[in-house]
Amino acid sequence: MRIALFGYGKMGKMIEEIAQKRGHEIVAKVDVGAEDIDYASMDVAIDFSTPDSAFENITGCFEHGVPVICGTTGWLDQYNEAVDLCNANKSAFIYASNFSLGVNIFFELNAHLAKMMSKLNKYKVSMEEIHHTQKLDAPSGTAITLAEGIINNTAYTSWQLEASGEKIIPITSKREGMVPGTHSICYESSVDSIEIKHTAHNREGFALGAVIAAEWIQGKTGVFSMKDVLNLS
Ligand SMILES: NC(=O)C1=CN([C@@H]2O[C@H](COP(=O)(O)OP(=O)(O)OC[C@H]3O[C@@H](n4cnc5c(N)ncnc54)[C@H](OP(=O)(O)O)[C@@H]3O)[C@@H](O)[C@H]2O)C=CC1
Ligand SMILES: O=C(O)C1=N[C@H](C(=O)O)C[C@H](O)C1
Repeated sequence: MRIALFGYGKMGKMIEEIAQKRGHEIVAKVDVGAEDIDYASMDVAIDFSTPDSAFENITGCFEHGVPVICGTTGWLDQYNEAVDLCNANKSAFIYASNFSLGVNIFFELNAHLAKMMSKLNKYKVSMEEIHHTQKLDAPSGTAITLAEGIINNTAYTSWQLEASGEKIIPITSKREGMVPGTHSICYESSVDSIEIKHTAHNREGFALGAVIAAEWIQGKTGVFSMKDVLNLS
């Protein structure tokens, strides 16, 4: 498979390593200020760039019929527009706030736990995410997906950074050293607490998931998710 990397930072470099080990070719590394992008050379584009550049990168690919795997977070106010452009151009698209298998299992666990908790009505939920100090967005995309999983299964209606309120999920974002990504969800009652936590030890899991998604999307048209790729539920 001929892969173009949009964003050649920490994730772009890790994806290159894993893709090459799986026998793929990196045909382009598109970083800031790139000109004359050769879309015809690509079977798929993998975008791990920045919140400000992802939308333009993605939609440029759609206009040239190149399928896109996007892991960039912090641009989702334009997600619906990207979906429309993908469909209009009969291209293919997967966005995931987190491509690791472990986190996608954690998403399922989170939704199941939320469902059980909503029946008890005795616990208050809160969330914490910890990432490296270079991260541009807060809360993390993964924390937002986790919050949506809780909102879809309970009486909670929204999330907010450092908030309090009856139906608001409070999220605490910490930025420390080189932390690749840690997410925990805590349910607290007057008598006990229950916590679930995912800790990434490095970036390999994110990168492998993105390459597997790129392999999976070949020959497909439409908008998909990691649930489709991993066949988890
Ligand atoms: N979904 C997932 O599983 C994961 C998602 N992420 C997300 O992926 C994104 C990238 O993360 P990471 O690799 O750690 O970040 P980095 O900052 O290490 O890399 C981002 C790269 O994008 C480049 N860039 C800037 N502007 C453009 C542009 N217009 N077009 C293409 N590239 C550009 C940057 O260049 P320069 O430095 O010169 O500005 C940099 O090289 C983040 O949004 C992060 O949250 C991260 C890990 C996992
Ligand atoms: O910026 C990162 O590093 C990460 N970003 C993603 C997010 O915002 O959830 C995924 C992972 O946690 C690492």
